[in-house]
Amino acid sequence: MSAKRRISAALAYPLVKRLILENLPPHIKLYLAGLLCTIAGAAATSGFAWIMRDMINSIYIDRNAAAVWGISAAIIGLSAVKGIAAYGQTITTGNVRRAIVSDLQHRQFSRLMRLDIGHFVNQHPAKFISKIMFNARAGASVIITLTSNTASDVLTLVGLASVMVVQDPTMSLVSAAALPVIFLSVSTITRKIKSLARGETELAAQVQSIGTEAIDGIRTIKSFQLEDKAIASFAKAVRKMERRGVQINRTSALMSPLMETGGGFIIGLFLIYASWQTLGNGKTPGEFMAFITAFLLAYEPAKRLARVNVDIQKLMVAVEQMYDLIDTPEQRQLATAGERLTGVEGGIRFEDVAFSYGGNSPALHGVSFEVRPREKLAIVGRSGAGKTTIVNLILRLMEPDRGRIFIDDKDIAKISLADVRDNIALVSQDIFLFEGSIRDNIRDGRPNATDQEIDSAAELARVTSFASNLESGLDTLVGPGGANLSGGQKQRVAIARALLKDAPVIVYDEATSALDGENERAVMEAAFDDAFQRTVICIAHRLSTIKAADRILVFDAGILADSGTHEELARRSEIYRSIFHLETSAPLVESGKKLRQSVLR
Ligand SMILES: Nc1ncnc2c1ncn2[C@@H]1O[C@H](COP(=O)(O)OP(=O)(O)OP(=O)(O)O)[C@@H](O)[C@H]1O
Repeated sequence: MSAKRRISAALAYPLVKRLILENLPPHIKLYLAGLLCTIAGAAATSGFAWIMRDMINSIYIDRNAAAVWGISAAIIGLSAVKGIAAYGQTITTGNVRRAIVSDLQHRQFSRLMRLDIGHFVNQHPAKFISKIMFNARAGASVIITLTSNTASDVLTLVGLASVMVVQDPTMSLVSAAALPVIFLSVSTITRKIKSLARGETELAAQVQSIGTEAIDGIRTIKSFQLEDKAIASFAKAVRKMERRGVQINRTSALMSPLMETGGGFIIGLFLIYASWQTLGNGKTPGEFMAFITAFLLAYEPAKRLARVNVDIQKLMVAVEQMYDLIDTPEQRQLATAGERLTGVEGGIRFEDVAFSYGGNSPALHGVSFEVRPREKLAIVGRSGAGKTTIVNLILRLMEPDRGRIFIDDKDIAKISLADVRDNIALVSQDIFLFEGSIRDNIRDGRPNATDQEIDSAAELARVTSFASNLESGLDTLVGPGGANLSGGQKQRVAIARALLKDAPVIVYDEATSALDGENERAVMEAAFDDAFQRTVICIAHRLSTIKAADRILVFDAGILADSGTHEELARRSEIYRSIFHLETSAPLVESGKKLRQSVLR
């Protein structure tokens, strides 16, 4: 999170105000019910202190046994009110808190989903989720602490202070004089805690991401016997967080000696004063007891109020991070803003496109090429050559640093994001399936597709060939993230989803890497068939797929090194030959289309 967005204590107030005003009103009825309980509870607590005077005076001075019945009844009544009020407050506050937490989690996740893909680069997914969960809870705690717990403490304190003032104004003034000293010391502690708390959420997110990473990679870890390394790096992160927690705890614990000594000092002072007043100035023991009861009852809420700022400051660090996310603008252009794209033929053109992920070397250096409508194009290159970056740019997942990209003759930077993505179907390297049935996942390609259309996409992508052996066919559940399917089966479902989308351009980014030869041939045959009236851009490593393309682009270290048919490239491109380990003298006779038929059949 950027340093300039870190807010000072002075700026925390508008953020607190925003937090409360944005999140409390939707739950105002429940909140007000809770507030009523709070008022009742505070009144009952003050009533206790008040009743002390009559109780002591009736028993010890007036020796009036009959009055005790009334006082006992009042105590039972006040206790019942206090208990019922506490019950009501716990229920209402708990419900408001939970509702706010889920609102804030929802808001953060919605914004995250709409952010430019650049925000996800070099970040572990678990970090985002951990922060979203933690920050939402922190936001709700700030709201509840300030509007409910603190309100309850303030009301109780006001009630008890009134009892104290009525009983003994002079001593009330003496007690009040100690307050500034306590608050001053508390604010020093608060500042220290805030600076410590800054790193705490970051450390918690780190623990989460190291843990998730290890679980994700459990097969690799086991096969390389790296369990000890994984455990050590998790333990290191956990220890770091523990140390930070200990520091925070030690600092905030300083509050207790401060408050206890301050409180003890006032009680001691009061005892001296009270004995002098009772013995010399005719004050009744009842008045003395009422004051001391009010003081002792006020002590806990006062202690909580003194440290409320400490707690709030700790939580505000997370709230700042939450608003950093919520306030991050959505992808540079709103999904629906921009020119509309209609009747797309499916031509793609790159003009001098450069892009860098921010590292030392750009991923693409001024690349230009054109794909004709309905052309079947393959892109090849060594690992890291920039092939996936091309796909990301076509889909406008990222914006080029320089140059322009056109669909037909329209600059995609000016077209609405929704229209760009409506016209391109992607089968990505990393297959993503939602938990649900195979059919549901295919339907995501085009939600209004008929069952018949889904069946034919499944047939073309060779999903039917494995699904028909499953008990529930296409209605078989794929499990979380598609965990019930094999890598190749997942790829086939993803291909069916892309085919169903029926977009004029379809992009396969290593989409058949997990398929066996027979299934790959069948899937690519369908894609490269001239009858398949789509522009096809295919990043592949298998020569059989590549040979069948109309044209092949060869990328090397972010540069378009060559382009042509398989025969042309095999004859003249050193890079192409080296990628596929081709001999210069290899017989290169067939044309692309003939090859397509012979290779694929
Ligand atoms: N998220 C990222 N953050 C930083 N650099 C990246 C990121 N993704 C890719 N790169 C860099 O950009 C360059 C091009 O990457 P790209 O993924 O486009 O290559 P590729 O040709 O698709 O590779 P592969 O065949 O291995 O998938 C590489 O040097 C890579 O290190």
